[in-house]
Amino acid sequence: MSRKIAVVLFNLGGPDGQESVKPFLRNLFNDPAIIYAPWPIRPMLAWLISTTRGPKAAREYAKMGGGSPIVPETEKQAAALTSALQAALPGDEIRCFLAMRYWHPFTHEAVEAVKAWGADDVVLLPLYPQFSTTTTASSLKAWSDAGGMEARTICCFPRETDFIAAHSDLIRKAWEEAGRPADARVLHSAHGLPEITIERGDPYQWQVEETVKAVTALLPELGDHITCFQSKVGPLKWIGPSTEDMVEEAARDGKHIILSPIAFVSEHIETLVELDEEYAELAHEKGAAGYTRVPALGVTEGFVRALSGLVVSALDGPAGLKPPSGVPICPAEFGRCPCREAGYNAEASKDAA
Ligand SMILES: C=CC1=C(C)c2cc3[nH]c(cc4nc(cc5[nH]c(cc1n2)c(C)c5CCC(=O)O)C(CCC(=O)O)=C4C)c(C)c3C=C
Ligand SMILES: [Fe+2]
Ligand SMILES: [Fe+2]
Repeated sequence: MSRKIAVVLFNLGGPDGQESVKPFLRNLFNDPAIIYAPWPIRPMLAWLISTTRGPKAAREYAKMGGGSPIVPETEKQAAALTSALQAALPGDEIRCFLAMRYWHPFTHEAVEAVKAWGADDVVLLPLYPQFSTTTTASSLKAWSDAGGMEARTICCFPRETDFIAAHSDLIRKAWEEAGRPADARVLHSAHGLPEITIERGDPYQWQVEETVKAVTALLPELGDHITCFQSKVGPLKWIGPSTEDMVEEAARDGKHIILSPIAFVSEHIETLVELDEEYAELAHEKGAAGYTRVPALGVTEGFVRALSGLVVSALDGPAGLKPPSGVPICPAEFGRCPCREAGYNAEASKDAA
């Protein structure tokens, strides 16, 4: 019998115009997964940070036409995934819904849309390959808080085969198109996090390193790889090394920089402004032999295959898991989570920090 299957794509979201930059930032900094301060301090901080950061952020969004491309880019991924799933599950009716965390279409809007459609089965698919309390867990909690129905939930996929191959193919292609420079250094740049988030047991950094290990294993022709972290915000100490420092170091070492975004699956402000403008300029200024930016995964065939495979295997797995709220690490009930397979231990990560 034909099923109506809803696939919910979670992402961070972004302002859709200049006037929404400040309220978007305010929503972001008012998330207890991002700022660990109690009420009413957190909303006050959120107001303060969004007010002070707003003008600079607005100027950066202005460079991209006023707002963020994250929704249109995610819509393209939703369309490609729908086609792939229709081919994989003929006879079933598939619809993808966008659920953004800090701006429209908000997660609560997605809950209403999925309910109105009358789905028989729901798969929650965070577009974050590496689990973090600040991203995946925050989105799943928003789903629960909005009265989201029980669903099959994909926790994380830092080592998924097609995802890893898609990344390494893009890096190889970028290197080839740059003329196969012999002095290349690949900087795998992920969004950073405050150190305190990792100390509290967040597996994100560990999972980013797992992704990089798997990607580099497929690139024997490129021997020089570094994992680094970008987009630091605020006064806290963030995990490192920073992408900025690694760009400078690679330039000093006379390298041709191949910069690959490793935790962003589509183009948006952090890739189009930070990587394409700020770090490209820095590399040039510091005399790097070259600077080549690897595109984000977007709708590359391998990545869409990875997403479709994840959804199909979630549909084969146990139904009706209630998304957890406020989980410190990948939740145990998601039995296939690599954290569990590898025996990742939040306590051990605290010791190592
Ligand atoms: C892996 C993905 C991401 C993690 C982890 C993450 C953590 C995190 N982010 C901030 C603060 C900001 N992030 C901003 C933009 C932004 N962040 C991600 C992804 C992750 N964030 C994406 C995809 C985007 C782009 C959205 C877009 O509009 O295109 C911003 C806004 C831009 C800016 O002002 O710099 C902020 C602020 C924190 C504090 C944090 C972890 C604690
Ligand atoms: Fe961010
Ligand atoms: Fe997980």
